[in-house]
Amino acid sequence: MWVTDITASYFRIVKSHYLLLMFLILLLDFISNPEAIGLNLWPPVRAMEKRTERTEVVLLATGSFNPVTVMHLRLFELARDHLHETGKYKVVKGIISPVGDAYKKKGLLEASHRLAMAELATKNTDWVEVDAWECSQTEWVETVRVMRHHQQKLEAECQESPEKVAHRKGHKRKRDRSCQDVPDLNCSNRKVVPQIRLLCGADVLESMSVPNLWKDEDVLEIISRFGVVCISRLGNDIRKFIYESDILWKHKNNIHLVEEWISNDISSTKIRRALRRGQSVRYLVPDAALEYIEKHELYNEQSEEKNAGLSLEPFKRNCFSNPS
Ligand SMILES: Nc1ncnc2c1ncn2[C@@H]1O[C@H](COP(=O)(O)OP(=O)(O)OP(=O)(O)O)[C@@H](O)[C@H]1O
Ligand SMILES: NC(=O)c1ccc[n+]([C@@H]2O[C@H](COP(=O)(O)O)[C@@H](O)[C@H]2O)c1
Ligand SMILES: [Zn+2]
Repeated sequence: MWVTDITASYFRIVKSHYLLLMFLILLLDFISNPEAIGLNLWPPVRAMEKRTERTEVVLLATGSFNPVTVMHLRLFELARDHLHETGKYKVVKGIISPVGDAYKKKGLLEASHRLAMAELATKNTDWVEVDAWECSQTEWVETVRVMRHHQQKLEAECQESPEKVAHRKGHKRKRDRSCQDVPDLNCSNRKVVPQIRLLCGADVLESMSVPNLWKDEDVLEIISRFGVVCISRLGNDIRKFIYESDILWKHKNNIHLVEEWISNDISSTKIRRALRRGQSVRYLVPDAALEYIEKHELYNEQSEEKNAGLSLEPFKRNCFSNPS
C-alpha cells in the first residue's frame, strides 16, 4: 500500500516540477557546451573571455653582441617571466638581431663572427633565435626599421598557407581538407599576428635622449606602436629617466620595466677587456661562444682599435639630415 503512495507522490512532484526540471537540464547543457545547443554566449561573458586571451609577443633584442654574454640570454628569460606574470601576454619567440658592421662602433668585430657566436650561444634554447637580416644589410639600419621588418615578416608568416610553411621549414605536411578554399589565415592556429616588442637594457632607453643619436619620430614609433620591455641595469635610473622625458612619460604604459633583483654587471666591454688581458671569462660567456673566441683568437689590442676615430653611424646620419 505504502509503495503505491510513494510512487503516486513521486509522479505528483515530477508533474508539478516538470518545467523547472527541463529548465535545469537546459541550463546544465548550456553551461557545458553553449554552441552545441545553438546558443551564443551572452555578450558580456564573451567580452570577459576575450579579456583573458593573452596577446602573443615576440621579443626583439638589437645590439652589438660583441661578444654575446650570458646576460644577453638572461634578458630574454627575465622579460618573458615578467610578461607572463602580468597574465596578459604570451611570449612566443625571442630574436637576437646583431647590428651590422656599418654601425662603426669602436672595437666592433665583423658581423660574421658576432652572428656565429650568438648562434652558438642560443643552441640550447628552444625559443630564442638569431636573425641575420639586420647585419646583412650594407648600410646601418635604424632600430625602428628593424622592428618594422620583423613585424611585417610575422604578418606575412601568419598569412602563409600550411603548405608554404611546411615547404619553408623543409618538410611535407598533410593538407587539412577542412582548410581548402578558405583564407589561409583561418587555417593557421593563430588568428592574431604576434606583436614585436623591443627588448633592451636601461642604458639603451636612456640613450634615446642623447642628441642626434635617435630621431624623435623613431622613439615615438618604437614606444607607442611597438612597446618596450626594459631590464634594469646598474648605473641607470630608468624610472627617473622616464619621469624626465615627456615622450617616454606620455607612453609609459607601453614600457614594461623589469627589475633584475639578481643584479649583474656583465657587459661586452668588460668581457673584451678581460680577454685582452688574458683573463678568464668562463661562465660569463656561453661555453660554445667562448670556444669560438678561443679558436679564432678574437678580441685583442688590435681588434679594439677597429673604427677608432670614426663617428657612430646614427650621429653621422642624424647630423647630416638635421644640421641644427
Ligand atoms: N648587464 C646588463 N643588464 C641589462 N641589460 C643589458 C646588460 N648587458 C647587455 N644588456 C642589453 O643587451 C642589449 C645588447 O647590448 P650590447 O650588445 O650593447 O651589450 P653590452 O654588454 O651593453 O655591450 P657593450 O659594453 O659593448 O655596449 C642592450 O639592450 C643592452 O642594454
Ligand atoms: N636611431 C636608432 O635607431 C639607434 C641609435 C643608436 C643605437 N641604436 C641601436 O641600439 C643598439 C645599441 O647597441 P650598442 O649598445 O652596442 O651600441 C644597436 O642595435 C643600434 O643599432 C639605434
Ligand atoms: Zn651596450
